Amino acid sequence: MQIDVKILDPRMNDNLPAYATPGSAGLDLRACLDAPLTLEPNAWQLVPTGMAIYLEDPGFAALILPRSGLGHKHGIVLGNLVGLIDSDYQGQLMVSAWNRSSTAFTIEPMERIAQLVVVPVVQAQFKVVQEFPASQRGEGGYGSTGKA
Ligand SMILES: O=c1ccn([C@H]2C[C@H](O)[C@@H](COP(=O)(O)OP(=O)(O)OP(=O)(O)O)O2)c(=O)[nH]1
Ligand SMILES: [Mg+2]
Repeated sequence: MQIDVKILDPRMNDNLPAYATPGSAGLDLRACLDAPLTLEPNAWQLVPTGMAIYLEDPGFAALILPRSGLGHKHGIVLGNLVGLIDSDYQGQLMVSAWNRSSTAFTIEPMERIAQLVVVPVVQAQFKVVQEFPASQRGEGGYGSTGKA
């Protein structure tokens, strides 16, 4: 599938996100910073990516997710946990970088800090009813099926 992209930072001309392997789901987003950004423990900052996308089709959205290496080894995850990019959003993709660790971490300019995944979306309509048809689970949840 093709997506319209606007390059907002000239450094992105040679650095457009690409799938790292044929089976990759995520496109790495870069920190378009002018200078290194140090995130103290529990600090978070909105980081520009230097690019905007326009999905256009409401049957798609994009998710911004942490990179596992940064998240697991350095505690750099997302201030909003997951970023949801609407199909009609045309502004710059922004990454809320949150240092959830107890050690300061410095993000270098153009470092790959998060990843974008394009996903299909179904827009549902609500239909108000008084009763649902019976299901096997019913209202059970929160461990109702047991542990083993
Ligand atoms: O990590 C993110 C999350 C969102 N966005 C952009 C794209 C998205 O379409 C828009 C709005 O996001 P969302 O709906 O999650 O935020 P909101 O707080 O509900 O704002 P709004 O009232 O603008 O919808 O902000 C980003 O660039 N990065
Ligand atoms: Mg919203």
